[in-house]
Amino acid sequence: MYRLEVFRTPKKGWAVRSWDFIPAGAPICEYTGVLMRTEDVDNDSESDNNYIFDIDCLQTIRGLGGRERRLGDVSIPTVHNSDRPDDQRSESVPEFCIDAGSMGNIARFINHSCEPNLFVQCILSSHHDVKLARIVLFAADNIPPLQELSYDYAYTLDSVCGPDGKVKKMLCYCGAADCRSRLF
Ligand SMILES: C[S@@+](CC[C@H](N)C(=O)[O-])C[C@H]1O[C@@H](n2cnc3c(N)ncnc32)[C@H](O)[C@@H]1O
Repeated sequence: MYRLEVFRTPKKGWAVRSWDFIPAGAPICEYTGVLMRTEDVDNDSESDNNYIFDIDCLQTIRGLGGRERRLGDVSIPTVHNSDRPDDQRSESVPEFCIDAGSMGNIARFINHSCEPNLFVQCILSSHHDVKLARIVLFAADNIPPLQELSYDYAYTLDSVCGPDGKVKKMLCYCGAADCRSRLF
């Protein structure tokens, strides 16, 4: 495994980098935390939790985690919404999420980038329920030592609301040339 370090950034809080070279395709770490129903997190008006990972395998398969751009000419099978059962349509809110707010591992400190060097994969190891998949981050590139690790959080802009029901916005400081300016 790679020697990962948490370090402080000027504008994004904590971040993660590796002391070792990481080859493209290598598994980095699993995103661990408390498995929660998304509705329970959304209804918790007190929380301003920055460590929620929605388990959305369909989004991952479609490559919104940053992988599609990198695979470029490799074809990814398209799954049409109308072919899916209701509970698997992409517009539906993921039923479960991983809450790393109170408990988790180093993955909770990995920041978003619009030009990430990691991608997300849903892993089914002991069952076949995509709603409860495990989330693992892999290297999308050869990553030199001490380069910040990042993945695409893949928020839809204006999709996040505060306890008052108003749309919340968060500026993105990833520094990529094609930065989308906001996380959400
Ligand atoms: C999962 S945490 C990542 C670790 C976090 N930086 C920390 O200090 O604990 C997600 C939060 O980190 C910050 N963050 C992550 N990526 C960012 C980015 N590209 N630009 C600005 N803030 C970012 C935001 O506050 C976001 O809600």
